[in-house]
Order: sequence, then C-alpha cells, then structure tokens
Amino acid sequence: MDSLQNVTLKTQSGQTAVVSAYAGHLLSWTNAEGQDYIFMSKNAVFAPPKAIRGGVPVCFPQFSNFGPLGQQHGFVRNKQWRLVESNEWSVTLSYSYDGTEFPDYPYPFELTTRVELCDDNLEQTLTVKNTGSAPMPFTAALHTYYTVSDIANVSVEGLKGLTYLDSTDGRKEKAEAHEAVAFPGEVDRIYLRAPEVIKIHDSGAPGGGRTYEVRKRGFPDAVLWNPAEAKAAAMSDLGSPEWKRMVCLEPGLVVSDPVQLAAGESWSGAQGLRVHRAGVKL
Ligand SMILES: O=P(O)(O)OC[C@H]1O[C@@H](O)[C@H](O)[C@@H](O)[C@@H]1O
Repeated sequence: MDSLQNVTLKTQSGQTAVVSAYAGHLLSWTNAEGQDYIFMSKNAVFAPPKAIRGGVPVCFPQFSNFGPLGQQHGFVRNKQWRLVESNEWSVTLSYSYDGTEFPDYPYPFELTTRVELCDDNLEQTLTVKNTGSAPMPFTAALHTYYTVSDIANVSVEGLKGLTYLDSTDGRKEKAEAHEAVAFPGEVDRIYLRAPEVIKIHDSGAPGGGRTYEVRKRGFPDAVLWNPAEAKAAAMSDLGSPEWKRMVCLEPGLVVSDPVQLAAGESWSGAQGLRVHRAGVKL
C-alpha cells in the first residue's frame, strides 16, 4: 500500500488495477497498452469525504434515495476502509459500521470488497454481514464507470423486453423496446430483473471497437446512467467533454428482491468484467 493508500494489482500479461482504501474504491483497470477501461473524470476530487467521480464507487447501505438515509448512495463511499489482505493480483478491504453515526440507519454491519485480477478478467465481490441483533434492510450498487470513446458510439445489449424505472421521468415504469440501447440524451434508468450478462459496445474504441462484458451475480437489477450535457455541466467534478467519455452500468440490489438481512447473516453480490476487442468473437 502506498502513501495514498492505494493498492496496485498486476498480472503477468501486463494488466493493472488500482484500488483505494478510501471508500474501497476501484480507481482504474488498464490493459497492457495502458488504456484504462474504467473511467476516471479529469475533474475528480480526491479529498475525503468527497466521493470520487469515476472508478467504482460502492453504493451502500443505500442506492440513490432507496432507503432511509438523506445521503444519496449511502455513506461508505465517503469513508476510509481497512486493508484486510493483498497480494499481486487481489485485494480485500473492509468497512465496519457500529450503527451509531447515522440515526436513520441504526444497523451495524461489516462490509467487504474483494477485487481480483486474473489475466483478462476483473472480479469484484461485495459482501455484507449483519453484525447487529435486528434484521437489516439495505440497497446497494457497484457504480461502475466505463471509459468510452464517445457516448454517441455506445450501445448496450441485453436489456430488451425488461421493465425499467425512468429516473428522468418521475421513476415511471417503462418497457425497453430496443435490442441496442443508445444515448440520445440523459439516460438514468433502473432495469428490473436484468439478466446475468449485459454488454456495452463502443464502436469508436481504439483498435476498431470494444465490448465490455458484464457478468453480475446476486444483484437483480442494473442501473444505466449517462447525465448528458446539461446535467454534467452542473457537476463540477464532471463537466464537458468528460460526460461523453463515460457510461455507468451498475449491478444493483435496488427494487427487485428486497433484502432484510437477519442478525449474523451475510449477503454477497459480484461482478465479473471482461473486455473484447473488435474482430474477436464473443
Ligand atoms: O452524483 P452522484 O451522487 O455520484 O450520483 C450520480 C448518479 O448515479 C446514478 O447511479 C443515479 O442513477 C443517478 O441518478 C445519479 O445522478
């Protein structure tokens, strides 16, 4: 761990990942050519307790305003976590909450994130244990920011036929009609009961195109987000043209299958990320 409390993972093939003990946050994942698959805003602020704009913020114990807290996306993305163990290719960090700091959330828990890099595959697991004596409600998401060439070149596959809540339209329920979901403007949606595999295609990525394959487990929902010009302009840590270079696809436990975690019990969710280049058969 360096002085910034970042842990760097490296594979034999030259991929790297950097995970911060601040917020248990995955900051980057680069290929052997140094291209970062994970977006980090050039205007991101690294000043705790500010949340970091980019990477993979952990939203817990609340996603957005789905829960009792006033704080959007919960509080663990604003906290220092503890290093549990690390080696060249994996790191485990944890955050313990004793149930006292936030009166609206009196549920003690131990939260752990493990990031593992093996060749062309990044695995991230989130595990929570209820360390209190009452059933513990929570919502959660792995708020993953992907690097894209330009949002105009991006389409998302795997969502057709699903119901989503449109957060740009009062969270009305809508049906996804498109095989390839594009981004003609602001997109902020919670897809309910999304499939295990979702793909993000970027036709303008270096080398003739790129596909991010996301395999999620334990998280029933998936959030899709790009703020577009006007909303991004109001975010000092994003702005223009940074918003064009990112898309968020976030495995989430938000609406479907609500959890009341019994005392002493644990819950786990995970995502496995793989990148395919143009011309390589999926
Ligand atoms: O600015 P924040 O708190 O990091 O949130 C960013 C976005 O996160 C997404 O997950 C939400 O669906 C959006 O509504 C929200 O704007």
